[in-house]
Amino acid sequence: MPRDYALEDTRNIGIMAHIDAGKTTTTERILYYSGVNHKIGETHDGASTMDWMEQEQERGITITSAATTCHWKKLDGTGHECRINIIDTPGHVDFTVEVERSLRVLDGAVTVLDAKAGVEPQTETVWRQATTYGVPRIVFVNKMDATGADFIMSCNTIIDRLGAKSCPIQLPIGAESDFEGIVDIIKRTAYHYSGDYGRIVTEGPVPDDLKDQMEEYRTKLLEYLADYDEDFMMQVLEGEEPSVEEIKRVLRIAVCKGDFFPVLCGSAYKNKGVQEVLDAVVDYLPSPVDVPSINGTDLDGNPVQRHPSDDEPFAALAFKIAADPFVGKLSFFRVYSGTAKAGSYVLNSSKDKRERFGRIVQMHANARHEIDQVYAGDIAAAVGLKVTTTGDTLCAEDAPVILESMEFPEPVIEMSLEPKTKADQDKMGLGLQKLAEEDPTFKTYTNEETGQTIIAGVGELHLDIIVDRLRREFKVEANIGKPQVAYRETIRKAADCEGKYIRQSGGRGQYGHVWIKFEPNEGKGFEFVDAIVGGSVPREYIKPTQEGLEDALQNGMIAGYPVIDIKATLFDGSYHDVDSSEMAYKIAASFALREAAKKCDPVLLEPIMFVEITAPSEYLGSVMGDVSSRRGSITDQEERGNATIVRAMVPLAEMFGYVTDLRSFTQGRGNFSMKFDHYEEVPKSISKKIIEENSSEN
Ligand SMILES: Nc1nc2c(ncn2[C@@H]2O[C@H](COP(=O)(O)OP(=O)(O)OP(=O)(O)O)[C@@H](O)[C@H]2O)c(=O)[nH]1
Repeated sequence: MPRDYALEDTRNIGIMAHIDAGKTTTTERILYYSGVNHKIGETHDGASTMDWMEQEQERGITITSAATTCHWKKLDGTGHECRINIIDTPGHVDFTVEVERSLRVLDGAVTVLDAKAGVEPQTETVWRQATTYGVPRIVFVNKMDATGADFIMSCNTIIDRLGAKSCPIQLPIGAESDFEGIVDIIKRTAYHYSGDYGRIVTEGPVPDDLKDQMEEYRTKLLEYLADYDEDFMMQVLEGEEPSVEEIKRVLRIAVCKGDFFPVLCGSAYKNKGVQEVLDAVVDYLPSPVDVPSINGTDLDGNPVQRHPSDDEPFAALAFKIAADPFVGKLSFFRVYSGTAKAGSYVLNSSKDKRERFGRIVQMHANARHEIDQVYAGDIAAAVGLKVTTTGDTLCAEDAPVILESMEFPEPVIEMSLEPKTKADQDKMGLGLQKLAEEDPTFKTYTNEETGQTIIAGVGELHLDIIVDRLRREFKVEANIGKPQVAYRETIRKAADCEGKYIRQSGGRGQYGHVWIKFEPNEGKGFEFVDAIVGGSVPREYIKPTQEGLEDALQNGMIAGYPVIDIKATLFDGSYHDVDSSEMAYKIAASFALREAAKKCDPVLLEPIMFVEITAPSEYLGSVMGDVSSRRGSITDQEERGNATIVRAMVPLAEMFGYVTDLRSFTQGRGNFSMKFDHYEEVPKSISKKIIEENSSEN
């Protein structure tokens, strides 16, 4: 079956913004104008289409990246349509992993700015992530109708705060309540909007008072573009007027290189300018064939590349697992090469398991369209995958490849959860398991000593939302503990430790006996080495010894936190013909670890966060003083207009409630983002206190 849309006519884009800049409203207008939606849902009356999860509507923030498909005509005279897949990305710092995982599968993005504020701190974080992933962008300055809207100020913040090469390609006609239309700098024309939700766009003459400004920015634009094409440069230098098509051609080159960022303006809410954003997506953002081919490895680890073509073997990346209230589990994936049919088998090469594409669906906000086949460049969701989790590669069984996977931040904050009733307990286990499947940064386990269920995530809001979803989607009522730092433990010294579990008092006894050498294994996690010679520990008890040790490591050596970065070499032991059992060796291994707690100088590790604080320069002194009082160390600082950015490493334990404190000493003008960087030893005086508290609790 031939494909409906040429690969060149496909766009996989994200819409990225600071919270509240208007990403949801813009996305909904896009869906409306492109004919998918027939009724516009406002985010503030809770009827939004993209934010279909209940608590998202209540909170007014978008936390999942649903992929939505729509279509838009091309303006190149061919009469062709483009298929646009939109990945909704969240704006909150706690969910940067969601942003990152969508960036991984996008070819281009629209950055939405609030015309009142221009580039905001969170825009910077997301912008830098997009730069890291090499995602080309166009910028939409939204809210031109709002009081305080200033287009040129906003454009300047792109240059000043992001250091990006950028130039407006539109100008607003009027601003704030007088905002009435848009000037197209390239075409030297003006757009006005009428009909339902501004559906009808009419072109007209550029108002006289904007002509000079239009020419000024047009000249600037041409100067910028001259760098990207020699012929074009000659034309500009010789004072020749390039045609509109020429300008658009070179602008496309500049944008696709990820080097130049044209700026558009409008008001999603007042229905102005969104159609032109769609035109620009089609005109300037790359199709899957305009971006570099994806790298991966074959099963022997040799580098392999997959090119965007239907003729290559199938290769796709699962980037999001979502629980769908109607069809069950949906696994969103991006196809990099080849095709696959619904009902066919593929290989999950990351897990070395076969999977069946039961049904394949494309999402139009919360509606699903079943499709028979996916092609290179497509974004779709599969129903019925069993083992696939976020970041896994799905590929043709006869051409295995593992695509570059994504990195996920450590879950560094923990909270205990206690189900209110027995019925809640059963539902809770199931709910937590489902949520963990969806979200690679969410972990859950049972604290063996207290029997409590612990949930761990990347931030306070992250866990908040998990608890909320448990309540709403899985109807689980639970008491929650205070958020706590997810400490870890490790050892500083090597030692040989003996573990002996022998019970022989009539009848069949227990006999397990091991000698294990424990050593620090910095940055390398847990490693188990079997160095038994001569059968002093029989073969069948080696695995149980390892398992016993792994279990014991989860429960810590000094304060009940998981032990990391430790190497254990099983080198000796003994056995008894009748009394030895798997269980006895498991226990013996845990006893050996107990001895290590005495001999190997165990220490407590704490997560250190990379924190980036932006505040007006007059508060620099207070910001730095405050960072030091939180045991933080400043790594660097940078002036950005009249604001200063301070970067620092700060223990997570000192960052609880930081939002409130920062706001209060900067009169609400400071902002920050943070992410896990590494573990470091907790200073002795503090670790003593934590160990005492934990042992008094148990
Ligand atoms: N005046 C004005 N308000 C707008 C415009 N676009 C969006 N808003 C309002 O700004 C608020 C935030 O808009 P959203 O579309 O929810 O913003 P968002 O970026 O999706 O926000 P999050 O989902 O929280 O990240 C809502 O109250 C919108 O009605 C606009 O063009 N003009």
